[in-house]
Amino acid sequence: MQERNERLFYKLLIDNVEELLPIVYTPTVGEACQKYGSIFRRPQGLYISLKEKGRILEVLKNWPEKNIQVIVVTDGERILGLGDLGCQGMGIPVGKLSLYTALGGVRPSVCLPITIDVGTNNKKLLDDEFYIGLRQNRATGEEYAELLEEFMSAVKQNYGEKILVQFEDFANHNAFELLAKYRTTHLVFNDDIQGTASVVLAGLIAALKVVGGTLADHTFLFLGAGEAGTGIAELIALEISKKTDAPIEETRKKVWLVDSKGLVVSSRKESLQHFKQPWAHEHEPVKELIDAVQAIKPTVLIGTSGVGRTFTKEVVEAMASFNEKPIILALSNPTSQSECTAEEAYTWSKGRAIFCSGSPFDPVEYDGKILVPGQANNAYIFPGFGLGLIMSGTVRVHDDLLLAASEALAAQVTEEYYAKGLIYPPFSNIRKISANIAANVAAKSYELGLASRLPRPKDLVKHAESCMYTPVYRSYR
Ligand SMILES: NC(=O)C1=CN([C@@H]2O[C@H](COP(=O)(O)OP(=O)(O)OC[C@H]3O[C@@H](n4cnc5c(N)ncnc54)[C@H](OP(=O)(O)O)[C@@H]3O)[C@@H](O)[C@H]2O)C=CC1
Ligand SMILES: CC(=O)C(=O)O
Ligand SMILES: [Mg+2]
Repeated sequence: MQERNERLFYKLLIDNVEELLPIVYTPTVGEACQKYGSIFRRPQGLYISLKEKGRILEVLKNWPEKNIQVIVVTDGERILGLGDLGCQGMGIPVGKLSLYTALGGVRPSVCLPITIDVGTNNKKLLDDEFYIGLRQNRATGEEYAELLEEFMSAVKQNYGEKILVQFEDFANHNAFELLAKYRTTHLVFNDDIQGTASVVLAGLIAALKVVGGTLADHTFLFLGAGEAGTGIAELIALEISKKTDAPIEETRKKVWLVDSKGLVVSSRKESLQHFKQPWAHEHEPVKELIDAVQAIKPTVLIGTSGVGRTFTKEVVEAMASFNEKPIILALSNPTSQSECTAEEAYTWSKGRAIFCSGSPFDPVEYDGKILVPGQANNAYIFPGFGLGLIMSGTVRVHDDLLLAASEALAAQVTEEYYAKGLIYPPFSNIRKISANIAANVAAKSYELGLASRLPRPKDLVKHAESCMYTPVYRSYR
């Protein structure tokens, strides 16, 4: 339907967002990417291959729409928690941009999904006769960096300074570097590092109303110390630092991370990737998650490992043994990679957990009560965040804009939802939520002098709403 009748597709999606989100987005989009080659009919999005090095500007000019405002780009190396899917990762930029339109009201014609094809290290795909991408191992090092550099300059040359580029599902060995390299010269943000951080911080701010205390009173433990884990950790530390005036080096000590080798501790510092080093606190080595939970006694447990069923009964029971209301976020996608299910979290915590997951779970009946899990997914943030940047003509993404987005999302959680133990508002209200996020982001951008669209509209929520695309048929009479 998206290909045949775009307006009808968006009308249907907007009117039935809770029902259709799991199809357009996680978990179904993950399965679609895995099978992309064999279900491929007509191309969607723009592929830029290593073979087109030196001609990327020309390739961009092939796209029929000239007025592009937002690009979601991947190289397919870390698609959700499903690993390297090469060119078949195209489902992700396509799906994310469908949400830009349906959830954030960004006009579909100004959205451009791009997959950069530098090969794949997925042997199964390389051997698959229906694989649609380059049949070679991934380009790395200088060859990769040069291609990305050419891409980033071509994008700016073709679409101008204010084109928003959202990096999506790059592997962490490229993601952090790309963000650091281009955040000062381009309007870029990494959804997995920054969008995820913003959505989780919003949930935690809202959760304080249920569990009490301030963020600084809590202790956070992550399973997974990659893009999502360290991205969220850093934004939590930044928010605590801003609220308490304590230096960020101090507030980071409230946050602990476990990776595939165990707790990130100072004795491992020399061998740690740079993004883990700020989290290498003084502690004896701990190998297993359950031992880390027992040693750190977190109030909040966050799964960003990409590995399913890692929050075991023992882990959840331990969380419930020293927390009246343990906060448990199993963020890994798709559903198969979720660190635990909603049913497990509720049953093992005797119905006391505040539980959210990256991919949706149905409500669970426990002890005669219906418990409704939340969906902690960056889809709450990036559509409204992007709209805020675009409508204000923002030229660079500043961390304060992410905090502004978190505050706006948290403010949308009302008493009615707290009473049900929810820390996110329902997706059925997402266009209103996105307008509020866009307005708060734009307000902060004007305040910081990053917004170029002047004069500043007085009522930014109204302005955001007026900028939003609504799918209606034209009247020809
Ligand atoms: N809900 C949401 O909105 C979002 C969810 N995600 C999900 O988060 C997951 C991770 O993404 P991302 O952070 O980008 O991935 P990364 O590859 O950057 O990080 C994964 C981390 O998990 C660790 N890890 C892997 N296996 C284990 C294990 N068995 N035990 C402990 N730690 C382990 C890795 O350890 P090591 O470093 O030692 O290899 C690494 O630190 C994905 O499933 C993704 O779908 C991501 C973004 C948004
Ligand atoms: C949601 C998302 O961005 C991810 O799982 O990668
Ligand atoms: Mg992602």
